[in-house]
Amino acid sequence: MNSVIRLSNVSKRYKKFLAVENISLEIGKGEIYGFIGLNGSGKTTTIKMLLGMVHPSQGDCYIGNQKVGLANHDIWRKVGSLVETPYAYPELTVKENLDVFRRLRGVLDSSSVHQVMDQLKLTAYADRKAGKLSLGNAQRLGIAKALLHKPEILILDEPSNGLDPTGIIEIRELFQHLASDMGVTIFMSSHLLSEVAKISTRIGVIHQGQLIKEVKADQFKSLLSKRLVVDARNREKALGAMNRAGYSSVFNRKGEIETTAEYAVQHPDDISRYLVSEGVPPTHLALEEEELEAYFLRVISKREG
Ligand SMILES: Nc1ncnc2c1ncn2[C@@H]1O[C@H](COP(=O)(O)OP(=O)(O)OP(=O)(O)O)[C@@H](O)[C@H]1O
Repeated sequence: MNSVIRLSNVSKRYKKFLAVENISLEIGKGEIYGFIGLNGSGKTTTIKMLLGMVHPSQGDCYIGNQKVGLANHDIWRKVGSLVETPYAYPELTVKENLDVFRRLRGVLDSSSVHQVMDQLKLTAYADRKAGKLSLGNAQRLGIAKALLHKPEILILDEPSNGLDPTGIIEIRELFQHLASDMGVTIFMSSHLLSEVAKISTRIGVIHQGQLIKEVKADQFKSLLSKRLVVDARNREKALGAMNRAGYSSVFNRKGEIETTAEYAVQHPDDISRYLVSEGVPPTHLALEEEELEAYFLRVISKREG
């Protein structure tokens, strides 16, 4: 892979505590890489190392072919970033904040401020002081700052923090447009797997400082376990019939009958016919897919088990 972002055996130790342990990953042009992990798993530390804000105890980070470090300052021209709560001058308006940032970034075209306010739906708040913004709009301002100089690479720590459901969808569509239509490479962290799964081309799971799994978008579906959920007027009898036939079943929290038996999952029609023949016709029969969050917890607990 001709990588745009690369981490090579990167670790970070804070005194005796190993916050990030030997992470290696590569991200190609136009990819959206979702970096997912529980609170305290090492996401922010990894992102800070990638952005040169924290020095790795071991290993190196690369943007393009250039090593992240004090010597290679020009790499930041092509990178937009958002880390933790975005900082803005509270007494300046949204427009003024973006204009200060535009000058700092050396962007000559002053219309870029209006463009980015439009992209982030901030135009209505252009004259509002940044200190008076809602959490969601402060986050939009942070993302606007990251996008202002039209970077080829976006490195974002929890970009959907504070956004309402509409905001999450808008930002998701914006990132998808940037990646698919403009070839922007995006590395974004989140603790919400379901959110990241909707947008990422690849997901990396970080747990206790280690990258424990990487999954491509087209593999997500096949990794999720499936179960057949059956209900009947006589639940006890239906459960007995299922187990007698070798489809190991249990009652779920709603009192329905649930099985992950492979044949049952693959042939629900046969199960329906079988239950009818046993005198317990199903009143409900559905194939359900594991929630992504549950999958995530399963991956983690397998590691710990
Ligand atoms: N400067 C520091 N000194 C000591 N320990 C630190 C420091 N920064 C982070 N840590 C610890 O390193 C671990 C990883 O923290 P990090 O902020 O990278 O996690 P995270 O996955 O981003 O979590 P969150 O989702 O809560 O932001 C945590 O246990 C944290 O307490």
